[in-house]
Amino acid sequence: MSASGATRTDETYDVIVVGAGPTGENVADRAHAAGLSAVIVESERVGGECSYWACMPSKALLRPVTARSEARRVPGIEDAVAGPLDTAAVLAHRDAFASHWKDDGQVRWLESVGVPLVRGQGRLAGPRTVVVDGGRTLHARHAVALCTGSRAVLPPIPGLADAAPWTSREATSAASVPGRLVIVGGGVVGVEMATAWRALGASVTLLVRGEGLLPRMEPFAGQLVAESLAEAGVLLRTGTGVTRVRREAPGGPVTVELDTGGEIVADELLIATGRAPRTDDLGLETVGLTPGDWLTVDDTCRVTDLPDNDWLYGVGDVNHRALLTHQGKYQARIAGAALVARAQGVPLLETDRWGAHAATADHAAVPQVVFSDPEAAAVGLSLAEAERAGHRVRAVDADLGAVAGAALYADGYRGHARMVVDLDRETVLGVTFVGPGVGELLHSATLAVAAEIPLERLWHAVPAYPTISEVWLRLLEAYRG
Ligand SMILES: Cc1cc2nc3c(=O)[nH]c(=O)nc-3n(C[C@H](O)[C@H](O)[C@H](O)COP(=O)(O)OP(=O)(O)OC[C@H]3O[C@@H](n4cnc5c(N)ncnc54)[C@H](O)[C@@H]3O)c2cc1C
Ligand SMILES: NC(=O)c1ccc[n+]([C@@H]2O[C@H](COP(=O)([O-])OP(=O)(O)OC[C@H]3O[C@@H](n4cnc5c(N)ncnc54)[C@H](O)[C@@H]3O)[C@@H](O)[C@H]2O)c1
Repeated sequence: MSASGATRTDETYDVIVVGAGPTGENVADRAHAAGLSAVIVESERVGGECSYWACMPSKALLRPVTARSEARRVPGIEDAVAGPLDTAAVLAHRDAFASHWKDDGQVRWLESVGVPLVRGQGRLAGPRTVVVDGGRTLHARHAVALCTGSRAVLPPIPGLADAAPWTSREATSAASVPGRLVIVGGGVVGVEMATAWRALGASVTLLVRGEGLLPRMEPFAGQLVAESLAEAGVLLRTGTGVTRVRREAPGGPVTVELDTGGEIVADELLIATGRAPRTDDLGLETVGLTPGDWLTVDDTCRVTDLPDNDWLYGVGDVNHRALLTHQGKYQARIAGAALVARAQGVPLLETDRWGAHAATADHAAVPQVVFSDPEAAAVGLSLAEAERAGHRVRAVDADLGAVAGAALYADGYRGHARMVVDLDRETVLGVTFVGPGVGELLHSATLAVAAEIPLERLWHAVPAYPTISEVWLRLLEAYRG
């Protein structure tokens, strides 16, 4: 027994994974599938943020919203969907997609792939060693993969921490619709949650300190989404920050003071201003790293700030390369292959651009869909990003509403597309679509960008008529003139 009374056991595995979100699950699976022994440590629920407070519940809230909105613009069925959403049914659907916040299903999956689970907070205790809740000690022969993800940031606004604000966790799991909701932040979480809760009946005010929404995308994406949110009744206030917050009594109204003067009173306040790494209580100091920092990694996801590091990896949100589930899982496949190859003594890894052991897509081809109404979907570089990176580029644009497939999809379809072309290589560096249903169009663009398909070959990739994909033809025609 240890001094604290916990039973001490020492166990050795080839690979220790800390954090059983989508990323950690995939690293462990890759290592185990390659014949290494792997163990995974999880302090909350197997499945991570994505399954319980992020992708799954948010998309389950949003799907009825976009489905109704689109159906309302299809002649012949608009009357059938004229009524309000069935709030109880939407929330129940959300609860089911969050597995009722129970991780039994994901635990069964771990069991089925043969990876043991250790529940508790994992902390490094020197090189290749992880201690779980101060008791069980795990040693790694080859690698420790930190896959601990991120949490919502609360900005240092006076009174905020005491005012019980919502973060993305409460916004995706709330059991009832707030009467009045103020949202701070015009990024992805702010936009998606404004879309969902407004459609469910909340009175929503969206406060954005910059000039527009979705600032990481092409400007037209945020503009179209902003117009649509305004039409849905969301009060959007740009150029507006928050100076102070107060909630006099628990459960009572919250008052939000604005830097433009005046204040807003609401029932709930959602802070959607970005993420911080979950590295503050991870024992990073025991190996010479700084608690609370994002982990800096190379393209194999091996931590770079550690001298002579041949064992520590940072995969998924925690490395801040691309805070998306699919990118975390992609990194897990790449890092998994790299750590297996190193464990097997493979002398040279394929770390060149697009090599089997290099997460190249993190730099060149990250796809993202914002599930707003309309959807915004982008991959690769925006025009501004491509120019900043020094590429010689040309952007071509197309009106999605003018495509026959889009006109059939919904009456009065509004949407836009942009393709950013590398003029030196005549390949596509980035594509952005905004419009109903464009999320399912995005992978065509991801293929074009990641495969660096020459435009002269894309000309032979014929989109079926009459689909929204014909926008590719319009973009190529606009480029060729
Ligand atoms: C509201 C919202 C909606 C989103 N929607 C989408 C979307 O539609 N599509 C998309 O691609 N991405 C989406 N994201 C982003 C996505 O949720 C993250 O990119 C993804 O969850 C990252 O996966 P991860 O495994 O790296 O980390 P996480 O999912 O955060 O998992 C990390 C796990 O590690 C555990 N952990 C942390 N510290 C320790 C420790 N010391 N010991 C043991 N365990 C520990 C945590 O409990 C957690 O289970 C969304 C995010 C938010 C906030
Ligand atoms: N559909 C999806 O793919 C999806 C959905 C939700 C979240 N996510 C991921 O989750 C991550 C977090 O999303 P997010 O919306 O919290 O972050 P974000 O970085 O997308 O947006 C945060 C916004 O808040 C603003 N902001 C920052 N500090 C502020 C302050 N003090 N006051 C006012 N505004 C402030 C920023 O300028 C930015 O526009 C994103 O990186 C995103 O990739 C993805």
